Amino acid sequence: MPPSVPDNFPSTPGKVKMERSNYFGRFASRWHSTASARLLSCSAILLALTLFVLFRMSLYNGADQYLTRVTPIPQAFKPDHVWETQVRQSCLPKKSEGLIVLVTGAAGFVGTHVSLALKKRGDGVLGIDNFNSYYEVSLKRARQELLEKQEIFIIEDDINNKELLKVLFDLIQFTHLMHLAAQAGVRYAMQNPGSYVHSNIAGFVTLLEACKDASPQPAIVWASSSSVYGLNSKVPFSESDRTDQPASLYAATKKAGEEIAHTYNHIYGLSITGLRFFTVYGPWGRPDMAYFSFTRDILKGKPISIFQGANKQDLARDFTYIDDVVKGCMASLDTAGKSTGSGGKKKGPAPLRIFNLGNTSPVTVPNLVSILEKYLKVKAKKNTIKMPRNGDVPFTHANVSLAHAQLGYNPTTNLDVGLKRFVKWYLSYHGLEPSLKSQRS
Ligand SMILES: O=C(O)[C@H]1O[C@H](OP(=O)(O)OP(=O)(O)OC[C@H]2O[C@@H](n3ccc(=O)[nH]c3=O)[C@H](O)[C@@H]2O)[C@H](O)[C@@H](O)[C@H]1O
Repeated sequence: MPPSVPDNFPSTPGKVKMERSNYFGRFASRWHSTASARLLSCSAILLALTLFVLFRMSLYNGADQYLTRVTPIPQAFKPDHVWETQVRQSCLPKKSEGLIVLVTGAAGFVGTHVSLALKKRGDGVLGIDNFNSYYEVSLKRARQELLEKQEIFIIEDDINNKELLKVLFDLIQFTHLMHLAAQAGVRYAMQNPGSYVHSNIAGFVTLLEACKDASPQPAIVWASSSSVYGLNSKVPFSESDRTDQPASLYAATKKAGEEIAHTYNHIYGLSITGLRFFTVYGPWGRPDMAYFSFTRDILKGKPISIFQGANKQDLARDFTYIDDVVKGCMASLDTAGKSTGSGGKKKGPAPLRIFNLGNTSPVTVPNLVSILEKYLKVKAKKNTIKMPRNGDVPFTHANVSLAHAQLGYNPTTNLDVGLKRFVKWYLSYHGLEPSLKSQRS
């Protein structure tokens, strides 16, 4: 049988394999001359095919495990009348000139607080959240209840669901997108890298695609992270400092988000503001964060691990109270400036901004623990251990002069005051101090 590909067809440009091919042909024809050799060849082909199929299956299962462990796969989307009514009502501003904001990650920590603040001042707010199981879903449900009481509807879906976003952006002319949905956590990135790519990169691009196609395009404010400063040792961290040395995959995906934002601003005229949050804490916070998990373990009498850096140096964070961050988010929305494009076409340059939202006064982790002990009235069982090599950085410290000048940002809550409010909420939320049950913070 003539070969389907000429013998001298190069496998890569500039390489001709004629000699090897002829040699192989002669060798093969000798093998095929006996019946036993034919049987052997068939078995070898079968074995190779089986191994190939098994290999592909293992690859598929591997990727699937990363995507489904915390992140439900988006389903096809079919709106109905009830859904449309809920969406429209939630988006209706209660004041003239009110914003219409789509908040992603609305059942998350910062998302809940920002949604409530927007609604309180009369803006229209619609949430979207996939309620993944990275931490207790019951806490996300409790936050959702808070929002529902204020007539804020949360669509339960994934930001990667293009069909849903298309329907939504056709239905509502959002003035702003407040994008807070993310796979958070610095250390978890080593266990589940795929979920960071899925939420922080693929999810962000899916949203930006929906925004750039919208007419008119909304302005976008989104959560970057102090972690982009990585191994930067110049303090305090300014927006113009280098951010090309991420210490974790989480940080790398946030940094990628900043570059992706630049692209969409440049090509499509989207107004985009990135906010570098510095270890945000407070009532309704995230149970995976140290202040929260320390509180839980101290109350249970369980030991806590306090990490130390090189030369037994205490680690420090510029812990930032939630109410200060919310003010920074609101000011960013109010000053965002318009996107200039529509339907995927840029009409002119649009704002591209990045701001630090920190507290400007770092506190060491042992000091954080002392404050918790004071308000919990319980002594912690402390194990001081060397910082694991899992993406942590030794300290963070924000310079917020840019946010102060352009947003009027001025953090006013120190860690002592903020943790006092957190502990009060924590005890109330867990029914440990019944008299406080009705209070929110
Ligand atoms: O600003 C951000 O961009 C990030 O802030 C937050 O990350 P981090 O600053 O690392 O906060 P967090 O985990 O509370 O650890 C606090 C300190 O406790 C130390 N730490 C932690 C755990 C432990 O068991 N022991 C310990 O000493 C630990 O070494 C650290 O020194 C968000 O989680 C992240 O999503 C992102 O938003």
